[in-house]
Amino acid sequence: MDSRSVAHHIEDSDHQAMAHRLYTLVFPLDSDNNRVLLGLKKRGFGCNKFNGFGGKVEATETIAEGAVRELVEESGLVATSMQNCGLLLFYFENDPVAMEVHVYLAHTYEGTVIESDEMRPQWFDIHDMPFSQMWADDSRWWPFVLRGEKFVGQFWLKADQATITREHLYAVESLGFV
Ligand SMILES: Nc1ncnc2c1[nH]c(=O)n2[C@H]1C[C@H](O)[C@@H](COP(=O)(O)OP(=O)(O)OP(=O)(O)O)O1
Repeated sequence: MDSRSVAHHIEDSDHQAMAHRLYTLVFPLDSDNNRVLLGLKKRGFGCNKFNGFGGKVEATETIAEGAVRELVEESGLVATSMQNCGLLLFYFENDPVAMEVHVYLAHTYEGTVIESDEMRPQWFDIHDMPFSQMWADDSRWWPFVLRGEKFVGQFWLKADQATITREHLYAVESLGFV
């Protein structure tokens, strides 16, 4: 088990026994204009979907460091303040590895938005998200972000990696789990 994983705090013993691969997902906010920066994924997993910016956490970094690094790599922005707002756990049919995604809001950042090899950035109104072009779970938990609530979501998916067969989504006071 990756010592940086926090999933065991909320999972039952069967799910705790699974390997967990850690990911980050960062949403830069422009609060003055009620906008959020999304990126259209240009390759690989989630190709042609809009999402926040993120990816796998490397072995040598903390989760927050991974979040900052992926945001720079994929959008050009350097986060100067970030808030951990959610934890997402994905369990895929016939896959022994769970995805553990740490979701952040970037409230302030420096730099210029650039298109990367992986992502084409675009600003969206926070109340008018392109959910038909996003992962199916996003429309479920985005309302927690709008309400300023921290959340935990567990999603069970078919092997197509898109069809949700079961979900458990709820607000939490803290994501510190200590
Ligand atoms: N279902 C769902 N909802 C919301 N967000 C996500 C998903 N599935 C996901 O994979 N994601 C997020 C989590 C990560 O931010 C990315 C996936 O990261 P990925 O592009 O595979 O990781 P990288 O490390 O950038 O990949 P490569 O550099 O190896 O291409 O999507």
